[in-house]
Amino acid sequence: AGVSWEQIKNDQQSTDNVLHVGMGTQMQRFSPLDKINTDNVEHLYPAWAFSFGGEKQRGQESQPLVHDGKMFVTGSYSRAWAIDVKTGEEIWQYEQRLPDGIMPCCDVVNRGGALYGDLFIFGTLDAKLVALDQETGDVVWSETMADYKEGYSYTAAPLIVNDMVVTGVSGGEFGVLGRVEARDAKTGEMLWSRPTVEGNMGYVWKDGEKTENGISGTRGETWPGDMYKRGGAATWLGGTYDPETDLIYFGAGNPSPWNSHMRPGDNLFSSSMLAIEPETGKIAWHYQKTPHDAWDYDGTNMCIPFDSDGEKYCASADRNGFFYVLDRTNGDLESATKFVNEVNWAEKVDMETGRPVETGKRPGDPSETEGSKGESVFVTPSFLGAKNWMPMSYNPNTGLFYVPTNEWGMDIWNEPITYKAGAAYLGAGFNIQPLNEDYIGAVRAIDPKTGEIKWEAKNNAPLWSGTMTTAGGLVFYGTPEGYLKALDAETGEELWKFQTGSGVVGQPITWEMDGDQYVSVTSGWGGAVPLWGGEVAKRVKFLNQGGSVWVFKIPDGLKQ
Ligand SMILES: O=C(O)c1cc(C(=O)O)c2c(n1)C(=O)C(=O)c1cc(C(=O)O)[nH]c1-2
Repeated sequence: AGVSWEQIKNDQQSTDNVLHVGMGTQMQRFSPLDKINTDNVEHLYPAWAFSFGGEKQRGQESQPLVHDGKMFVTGSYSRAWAIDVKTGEEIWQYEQRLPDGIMPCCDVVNRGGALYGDLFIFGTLDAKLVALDQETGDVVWSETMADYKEGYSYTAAPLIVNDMVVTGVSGGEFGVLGRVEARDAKTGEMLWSRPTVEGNMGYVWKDGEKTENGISGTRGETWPGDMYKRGGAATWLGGTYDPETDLIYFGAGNPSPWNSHMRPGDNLFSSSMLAIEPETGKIAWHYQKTPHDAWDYDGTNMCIPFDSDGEKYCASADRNGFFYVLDRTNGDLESATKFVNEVNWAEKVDMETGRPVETGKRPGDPSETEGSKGESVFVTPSFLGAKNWMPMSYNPNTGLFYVPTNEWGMDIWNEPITYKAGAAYLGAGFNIQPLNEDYIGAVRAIDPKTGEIKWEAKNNAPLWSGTMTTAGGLVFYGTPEGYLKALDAETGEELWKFQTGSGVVGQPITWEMDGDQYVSVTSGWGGAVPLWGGEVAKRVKFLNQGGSVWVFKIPDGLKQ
């Protein structure tokens, strides 16, 4: 049976499947299931585990999907599997034949696919979008999103909106042109393309005919010269869709190059949240979190829709250390509060202007110094962020967001750089430093009405897994040390943990089958930390690589 848009729209409410990344296009990662709860979660045991094989054991960041007796999960190196969800038996495997020369910045990861109709659609490290037959794994269509030789790749799970498949691009470290694009999910045919760097032309396609669809913002406003043409603002994390406002919310990443002295101006729409109209691909509003970003604070963290006191908001926990609450109908800033202890680049966000009040922690201009290295500064958070890609969750029962956070800083300096297609375009060097002996990570429960942190659960290694929360009063998340854990959503008390054998940097899900509630997560340490983590990477060098997906339930004999 094909997956319809109506079913996908209802994903958060429906408990017998997981049809969309984020457990619904709003991506609250909340399940109304309460069969597993604070009273019985201690009895959770593996139902089965599936290995991705002994080779290619790298970061497994995928969120599995469950539909019609099958689990669909992607793995590192652009691989995908369909697994019998009852038995754990493989149904099919797909592996993208990756060319030499792919350039993902931050490990060979993939964060999951999308179900639509009879298709399972996922993006690849060579910047293709591949649609597989759910039954057989055969390729139904395959479209090139962009040229991998110029540094483009894709790692995010696609977003389904009204029978369209909506994607971004990765490649912000290579001077790419960030954009959000919509295709016909059935055929892969292009519908519109919206650049996320101010000054670039958008396009729409009708009957295969490509026509101009207006410039994003105003050309020449916030970028010098023609730097807007390779301004980055990669949309590498994907976005959310809210049926209530009928808007797509997409973060746009760091401006290229990192060296901010080369690009005077605010550099819209880098490090910003954008609301995009799904029918037209036009930008409805934008809010820039880090104007003229000098620290790779990026801005791709999703805006998660939630309602409070009858108002429609969305919340974004940014790499820059601020937890933003925006009016999701118009982008007005409601609040911005620090959610990690150390944020030294800005004192606060000015509520009148919506802009950060900076403290003078911009790395020096290398063109003003002898040699080629500008003055280095110590900045918190580090560019890997107070929160990186790993998704937070929102529990409407507690009214709290559960945010995977990290405390760290960096030395950062600028260097001269010239653009060369397909080469790194940073103009910066860095070294990430831990700030505390005993922990880097912490799950924090944040009240979006006040910004207050209700509780925290610290973790030695940096957290790199998403959280999921349930009506059973639980918060699930993984640790690089290998555990999947369950906390009490009210208090943060640890109620359960299971060692999966490799770091958990995935996105937990839950569903119901034959009267039982199940929980699943992938296991396999990797992602940006071991590659770019500097002193922190050294601290966690002992962690195992891996590649598996785990499914848990409470065995019959232990049910209460
Ligand atoms: O600018 C980009 O295009 C881009 C892409 C990606 C990616 O696709 O994974 C990451 C980042 N930036 C990035 O800045 C970052 O910290 C990061 C961490 C990870 C990861 O999977 O662990 N990916 C990425």
